[in-house]
Amino acid sequence: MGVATIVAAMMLRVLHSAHEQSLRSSLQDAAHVTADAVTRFVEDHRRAVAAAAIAIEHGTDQATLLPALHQAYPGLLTMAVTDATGTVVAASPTLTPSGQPVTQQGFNIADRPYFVAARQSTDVHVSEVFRGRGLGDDVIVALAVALQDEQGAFSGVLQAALDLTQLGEILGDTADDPYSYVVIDNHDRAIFASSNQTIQPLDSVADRDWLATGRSVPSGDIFTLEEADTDWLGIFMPSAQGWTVGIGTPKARLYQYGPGTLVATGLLLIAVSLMAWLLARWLARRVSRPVAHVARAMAKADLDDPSPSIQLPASGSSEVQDLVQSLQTLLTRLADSHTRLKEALTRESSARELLQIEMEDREQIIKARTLELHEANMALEQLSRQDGLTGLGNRRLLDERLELAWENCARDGEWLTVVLVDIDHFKAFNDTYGHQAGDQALKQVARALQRCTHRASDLAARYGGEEFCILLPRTAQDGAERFAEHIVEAVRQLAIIHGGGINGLVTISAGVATQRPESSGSATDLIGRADAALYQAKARGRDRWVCAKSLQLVAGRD
Ligand SMILES: Nc1nc2c(ncn2[C@@H]2O[C@H](COP(=O)(O)OP(=O)(O)OP(=O)(O)O)[C@@H](O)[C@H]2O)c(=O)[nH]1
Repeated sequence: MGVATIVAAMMLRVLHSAHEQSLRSSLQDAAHVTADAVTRFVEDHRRAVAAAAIAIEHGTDQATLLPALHQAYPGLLTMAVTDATGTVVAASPTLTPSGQPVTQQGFNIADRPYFVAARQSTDVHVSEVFRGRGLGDDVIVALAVALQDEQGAFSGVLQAALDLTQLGEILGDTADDPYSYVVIDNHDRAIFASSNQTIQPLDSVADRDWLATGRSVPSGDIFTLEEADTDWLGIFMPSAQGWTVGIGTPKARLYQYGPGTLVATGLLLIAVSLMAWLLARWLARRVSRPVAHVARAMAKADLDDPSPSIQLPASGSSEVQDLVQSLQTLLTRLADSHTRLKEALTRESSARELLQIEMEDREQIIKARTLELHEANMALEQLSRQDGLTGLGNRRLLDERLELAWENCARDGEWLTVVLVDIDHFKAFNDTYGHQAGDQALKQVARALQRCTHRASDLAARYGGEEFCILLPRTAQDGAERFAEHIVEAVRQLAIIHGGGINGLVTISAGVATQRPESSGSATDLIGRADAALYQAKARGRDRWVCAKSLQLVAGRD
C-alpha cells in the first residue's frame, strides 16, 4: 500500500503541475487577447475619426456625417467640428444634456490641449485620459484631427470623445469572471478595472503592491503576489498609447480539479494499489520468504561443524535455488578455512608463549649483568680516588674536591679552609721501628684525622708520603683554628711511642690557610699558603699548628 500511496502522490503532483502550466498559459493568452482588444478598440475609433475628417475635407455634409458616424461607433460619446478659432460649428449629439442646440451655445475648445495638439499634428491625436466636461462627465480620451480647406490651410478640428467604459463590454467583464482585469494609463491611473475589483476609473494605483510586483518582472512574464487572504498569479502586457493591461487570477484555482479528474485519479489509485498488493504477494512467495529462510539457516550455520549444510526451501524461484547451492559451497569452504585458521592460531599462540618466556629470561640476565657492570665501574671509580694504604681519598680526589669547594664557596661567598698535615720526624720512626711499623702509624694517624672531620663536605686525603691535606669548606678562621688544635691533640692522644719524637710520641705539625675564594684567585695559592704555614710549624719546633692569616702567621701551642 505504501508503494501505491507514493505512486498516487506522484500522479497528483504531475496532475498539479500540468494544471499549473495550463493555468499559466491561459493567463498569458488572456493577457495577449485583452491587450490586443484594448489596442484595437482605440485604433478602430482613431481610424474612424481619420476617415471622417477626410470625408469632411471632401465636402461631405457634417450634419449627415456626424450622426452616421455616431451610430456606427457608439463608443464615440460626442463629436464636434470647430472652425479655425476652435468654436464648435457642428456636433453630435446636436443638443446639450439640457436640450439646447450645441452650435448655438458658442462652445469654444481652442484652449483644450487636444485642440492645440491636433492643430500641430498631421495624424489623429489621442489625448490623455480625462473626465469629460461640458457635454458629459464620462472617462474618455479625445480623438482630435486637424481639418484643412481646399487650399490646405488649417480650417478647424474634428474631435470625438471615446467612451472608455466600453472597455468592460469588450473585455466581457462579469462579476464571476475568474480573471480580474485592470487597464492603466501612463500616469498609473486606472482607465478601467473589472467589476470584481474595487477600483474606480481615474483612481491612482501607483501605491498598489501588485503594480510594484508586476513591474518587477519583464512584461509578459507571470508573477506571484501574496496577499493576506489570497495568493495571486498575475501578468502585465503593454497595449495602446503606452497603457498597460494587467490580469490576475487567484492561485487557489490551481487546486480546483474537475470531478472527472478526481474520479479518474481515484480509479487509477485503486488499480495501482491492487497491482502493488499482488506484486508484493508474488514477490513474498517466490523471493522474500525463501531468502529469509536461507538467511536464518546461514545465521545458524556452525563453522565448527566439519560439514555444515543449509536446507533447501520448499518454495522459491530457480534463482533462489541457485543461490542456496552457491551459499552451500561457500559455507563448506568457509568451514574448511575456519578449521585451518584455528589450527594455525593455536600453533602461533604456543610459539608466542615460548618466545615470551625466552625473552623474559634474557631480560633478567641482561639486567643482572648490567648491574654487575655498574657496580664494578663504581668500585673502580672509587678505587681510582682512594689511597691504597690509609683508605683516605688520594691526591686525585683531593684535586677534584678542592676545585669544587673553591667554586661553591666563591659562588656563595663562604670561607674555605685547607689544612696541610705532616708527621714529625717520621724518617726517624721508620729508621727505628721499621717500614711496616711506619705504615701502621700512618694508618692510625689517617684514621684519627678522618674521625676529626664531621661534615659531609669535609675531606681528609693523603697528600703524599707522610703528608695529609684536609679540606674544610664553609669554615672560617676561628673554626679552622679549633680544628687544627683538635687534630694535633688527637694524634698526641694516639700515644704512638716514638723514641725520637716530641715527648717520646708520634706528633704532627699542621699549616692552616683560610680565605674567601674569589673568581680571580686560585686554590693552588691557598695550598701554597697552608704549606708555608706548615713550614713555620716545623720551624717553630713541631707538634703544633700555624695559621697563615694574610701575611701574618698565627701559631698554636708552643
Ligand atoms: N713507612 C712509611 N714511611 C713513609 C711512607 N711515605 C713516606 N715515608 C717516610 O717518611 C719519611 C719522611 O721523612 P722526612 O721527609 O725527611 O721528614 P721527617 O723525618 O718526618 O722530619 P720532619 O718532617 O722534618 O719532622 C721518609 O723517611 C719516608 O721514607 C710510607 O708510606 N710508609
